[in-house]
Amino acid sequence: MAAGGGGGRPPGPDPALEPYVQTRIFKIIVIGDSNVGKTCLTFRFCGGTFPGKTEATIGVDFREKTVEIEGERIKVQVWDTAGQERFRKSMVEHYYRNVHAVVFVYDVTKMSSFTNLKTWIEECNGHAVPPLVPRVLVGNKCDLKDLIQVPSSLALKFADAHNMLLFETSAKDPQESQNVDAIFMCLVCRLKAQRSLPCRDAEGWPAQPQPQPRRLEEASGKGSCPC
Ligand SMILES: Nc1nc2c(ncn2[C@@H]2O[C@H](COP(=O)(O)OP(=O)(O)OP(=O)(O)O)[C@@H](O)[C@H]2O)c(=O)[nH]1
Ligand SMILES: [Mg+2]
Repeated sequence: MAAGGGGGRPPGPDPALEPYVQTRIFKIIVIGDSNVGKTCLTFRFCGGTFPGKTEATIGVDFREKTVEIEGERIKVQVWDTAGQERFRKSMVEHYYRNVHAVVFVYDVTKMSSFTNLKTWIEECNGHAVPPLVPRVLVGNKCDLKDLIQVPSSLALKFADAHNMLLFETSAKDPQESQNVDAIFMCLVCRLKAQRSLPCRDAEGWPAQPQPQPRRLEEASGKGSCPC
């Protein structure tokens, strides 16, 4: 028989007396053409590895990672969406509902995935995503150096025109993993800053000017908030 008996609560502080700390959840959706590497990027961020084999995403896959920024634990809920129209059409409304940030992905070795970005942006705009919802642009598969079709200068111009940060990276190359983390951490930092402000607009978002686009090289700070 266990010493102490009487119900068996383990020794230590009474949970009822501990301060209740709510973990905030930020929903980030990842969209773009099929095969650009959305699943691999989200896998790299949430799981720290490159998946050996992937299949086309059907509907949506959820991945989560809890991060700590300035002493606050935040749950990042990543929605890895399907690029193929037939696998996504019934889900589109769900993707955009209450979204906190959007990651647009193209494949640097496939020009059509870059030119199609305007369709993805139109879809996003068509779902009334508030302008203060931060958006970033990600060129993936930079490890395939000899096959690059989308020059950085072109991507940067596009990102600037749409008020987005640009990240060029590779889900596959382990040396790029910090850069993949920076994509999501940058968004989380921005959301944390926006959402801790006391003055909010009608949709619950702080009445602040749009964040200014930053250059690629600014976003790759080591060990600190990429913003
Ligand atoms: N070389 C290289 N290949 C990659 C990289 N990221 C993804 N891939 C490959 O690209 C293919 C497609 O990757 P996925 O992550 O499944 O693509 P997706 O965008 O999720 O595709 P859908 O689910 O159909 O929308 C796979 O064969 C991956 O191994 C990368 O950074 N470099
Ligand atoms: Mg996928």
